[in-house]
Amino acid sequence: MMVDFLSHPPLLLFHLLSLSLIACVVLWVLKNLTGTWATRVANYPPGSRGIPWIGETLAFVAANNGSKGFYDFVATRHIRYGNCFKTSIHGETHVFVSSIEAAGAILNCDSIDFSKRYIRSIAELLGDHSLLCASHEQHKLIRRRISNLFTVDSMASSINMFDELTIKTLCSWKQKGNVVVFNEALKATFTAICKMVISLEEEDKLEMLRKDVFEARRRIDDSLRKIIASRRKGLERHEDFLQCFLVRDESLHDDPWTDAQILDNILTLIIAGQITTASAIAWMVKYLDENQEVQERLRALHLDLALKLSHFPLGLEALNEMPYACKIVKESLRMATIVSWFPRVALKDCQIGGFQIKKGWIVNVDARSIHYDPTVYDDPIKFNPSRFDEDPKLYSFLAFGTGGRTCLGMNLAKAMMLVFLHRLVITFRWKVTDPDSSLEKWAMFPRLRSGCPIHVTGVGAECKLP
Ligand code: HEM
Repeated sequence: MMVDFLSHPPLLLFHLLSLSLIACVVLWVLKNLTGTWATRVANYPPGSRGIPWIGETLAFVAANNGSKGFYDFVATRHIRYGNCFKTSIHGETHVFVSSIEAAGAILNCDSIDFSKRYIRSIAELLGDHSLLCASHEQHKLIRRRISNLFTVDSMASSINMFDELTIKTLCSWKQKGNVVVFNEALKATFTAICKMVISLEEEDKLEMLRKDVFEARRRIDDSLRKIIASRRKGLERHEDFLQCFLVRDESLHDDPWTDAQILDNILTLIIAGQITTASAIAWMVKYLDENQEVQERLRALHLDLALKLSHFPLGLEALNEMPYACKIVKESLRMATIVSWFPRVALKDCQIGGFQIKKGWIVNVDARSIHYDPTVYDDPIKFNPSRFDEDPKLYSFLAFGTGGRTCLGMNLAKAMMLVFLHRLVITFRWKVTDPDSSLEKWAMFPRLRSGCPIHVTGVGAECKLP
């Protein structure tokens, strides 16, 4: 018997819905089958595309919410699929690669096959003129302009200034006894970078800026614009980055920067430098607590060095006397891998590590996997600064990236870590009071949720305030 659907609208609707559902399922199965077939034929990287439209976004979000941090999402897939795999997050195809050859190839050919990928929220925070978000040509100009400012002289005065700041910080620890390293280091790195870039010294203004950095771009714009205006009128003059941004850089033959360009790049330097360095310091303190023999060896070396160093505050030449501390800094950066992966967009179809990559895919160089690869680093989970007695293999140490996007603050960050380490070991012994290694949820960089709380006891050397 034929059913007259037209005379039964609910029945018609039911059948139409059922048919659409079946069609969706068939299409999905076909798409996956052809996808798998295409993957085999074209040799795309292995990996799951997850469920239709959503991909593996939910698993990525869950990892961000978990105690092991967002990297856990990558780590589990790295174990499952190997050195190159693909996934789909927020509607985009992401490929993760973790061989040193692929890292070198991708990071050294910025603009030819790959270009830097930035996250929209970062662009909103830093602004379109930021070095991190500018187009390739613009990036080259901005980068040269900023890198010209990291001179030997500016580094030397920044080290002096950071030493004074560190001593002040550590002196305050004497009264407190218990401190959270990340919070203390964040204040110190933020203050140092603000002094270097805009000569901001007043505690209340620094505190206000620090609170606004991630939350109130409008308020930050207002305060920075006031500072820029006062400099343009000649009401103030300082030896800092801002003063250099205000004049034309003769060596580059480019136009003087607008207020917007100056503002976005000042903010970029402040944001790129403070949390990264503060997290690295907190991890280093934790690793040294877990490795007492390394800590004691370092302390012995540095108590001797402190007797020899007649000049105060510490300068560039003093840092050259700290080879073992340098290795501790490197080993801490390897193990912490503050920037876990570096995203790039494929500008055309290409091959990476024998796999086919399609134009538009986001290829992430997985620095953390490289840092923990047992074929690259012997016993990688062991904190062993002496592994850096020899230079690491090319592209195997990626704490600051490599190629045209290498960290501009690399030497400054290493210097701040060294100064902090020197003053810390000659002033205190410490005990981490909360050994929990859980990571902060949704943090931009992997950092300890506890912030690394410690209890300090003096080792006898006196804190000298300038
Ligand atoms: C331990 C601390 C730090 C770590 C681990 C670190 C790591 C990195 C890494 C891995 C990159 C390259 C990302 C990529 O290729 O996609 C980078 C870029 C950058 N870093 Fe750092 N950084 C640190 C401290 C600093 C400091 C102190 C400053 C400045 C005050 C700074 C300024 C920058 C800038 C401006 C860039 C962008 C360079 C460009 O795109 O041309 N960083 N950083």
